[in-house]
This record gives sequence, C-alpha cells and structure tokens, in this order.
Amino acid sequence: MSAAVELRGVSKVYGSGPTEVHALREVDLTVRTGELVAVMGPSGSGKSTLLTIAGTLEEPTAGDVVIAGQEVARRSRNDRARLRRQTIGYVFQNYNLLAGLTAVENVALPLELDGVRVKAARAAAMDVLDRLGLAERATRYPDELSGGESQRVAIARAVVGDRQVLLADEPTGALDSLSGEAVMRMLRQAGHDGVATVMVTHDAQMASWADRVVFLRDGRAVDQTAPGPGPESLLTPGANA
Ligand SMILES: Nc1ncnc2c1ncn2[C@@H]1O[C@H](COP(=O)(O)OP(=O)(O)OP(=O)(O)O)[C@@H](O)[C@H]1O
Repeated sequence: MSAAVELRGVSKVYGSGPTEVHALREVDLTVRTGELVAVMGPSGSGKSTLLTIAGTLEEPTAGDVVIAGQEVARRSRNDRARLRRQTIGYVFQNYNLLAGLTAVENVALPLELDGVRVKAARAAAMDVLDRLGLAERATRYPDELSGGESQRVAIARAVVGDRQVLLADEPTGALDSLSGEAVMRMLRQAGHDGVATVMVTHDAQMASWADRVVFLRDGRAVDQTAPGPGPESLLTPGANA
C-alpha cells in the first residue's frame, strides 16, 4: 500500500524567545492508503497541531509533509489550496453542517464550490451517501438528523469527490457510544474505499478501531502500537486487542 500522508521529521514551534512553545518535535508518521490511525495524548501534547499540519492548514517549522506523493512545501500556494480541496477532507466534533441545506446538499457543497455542476455534484453526493448507508436520509435537514447521523453526513461530505485523506478531530466526542460506533464503522468503510484517516481521540474504546495508535507526549510521538492483523478483522472493535 502506498503512503497517503507522510510527516518526516516535523517540528512546530509557536512564538519565540520566552514564549516559545515546541508543539511538535521531530515527528515521523506514515499513514498508508486505507489505513486508520488514531492519535492520542494529554491536553497540549500537539494532537491538533499534528492534524492541522497534516492537513496543510499550517506549515511546519522544520521537516516535510507529503500528501498523496506530493511534497507540500514545494507546491505553489494555489497548488496547495487545490491539493487541500481535492485530496483532504476534515471532520470536526460538532459536525459543522449547514442548517439551511439538506444532507445531500451539504455533501455536494464542496464539489459545487470546486466548480462541479450542481447535477453532477448532487449525483456524486448521493452516491457517497448511498455507499455509506445514508441514502434514506439524503433529503433531511440537519435538525431532522440525530447526532450520529449528522456526523456520518459530515464524513460523507469529507470523502466526496474521492478525497484520499480524512482528518478527524474527536469525531465521536459528542456522541453516545452506539452512535460513536456507527461513526467508527463508517470510518472503517471509508478505509475500505481507499481513504487514509488520521483521527484524534481521547477515547480508548474508539482508538481500538484503529489499525495503529500514535501517542503524543510533549510534541513527541512516543509510542506506536504494532499494526493489527488487517482491516478486515477490524470491522468489529477490539478484534486486534
Ligand atoms: N496558534 C498557536 N499559538 C501559540 N501556541 C499554540 C498555538 N496552537 C497551539 N499552541 C500550543 O502548542 C501546544 C500543542 O497544542 P495542541 O492544540 O496541538 O495540543 P492538543 O494535544 O491538541 O491539546 P488538546 O487535547 O487540549 O486539544 C500547546 O502548548 C498549545 O498551547
């Protein structure tokens, strides 16, 4: 499997002098196509920083970021923006769905913003919703969806257009455990469809769905659990425990 996301010796320093904060220190991380990696660690250990740098939203102070084989720092600002739009999807704890749009309209929006015609964008959005078992929710508005359904629509929106990288910040944080499991099942399904996912979580139960868990402490990746036996056996949580 090829690497979808690579961080090579990535460091991030905020501020300078006495206010300097080393948010990341020489972090190496490779996430392969279809792989689900959980990132855990105490508050302030650098988890969100890792996600924003992997998502090309911020630049590292040192080191390289390679997304889908493209070295980000070597790309022009425009190329980077295109890479971000077309390759990377984001999922947040609070879903961030637009209240005035139906589920399918929310999912189609990134494609429409990227210049895809409305009809084609809606068709692609329906296809993703269908693949993820949400077809019957397509015409509902966010306030007609449960928290779990909203988060699954947010995941559909993040992978529409065959984006290869999914970055999720506490995607199950606001959900009860059943809804959280449905979301994790969907992230695994996205992996089967070839999406590489990096997920920040505080929840060990949710992390048990991952192929690997990376622990951050004071900006260093201090431990990585061994890869599990393979994604097939991970469709049920704890299968690799
Ligand atoms: N824009 C910024 N300016 C200055 N310092 C920052 C900035 N962003 C993060 N930091 C600092 O970098 C360190 C890592 O922060 P980060 O948000 O990545 O941690 P985290 O592990 O995601 O924490 P939490 O679990 O609380 O969200 C912290 O000390 C934080 O205060």
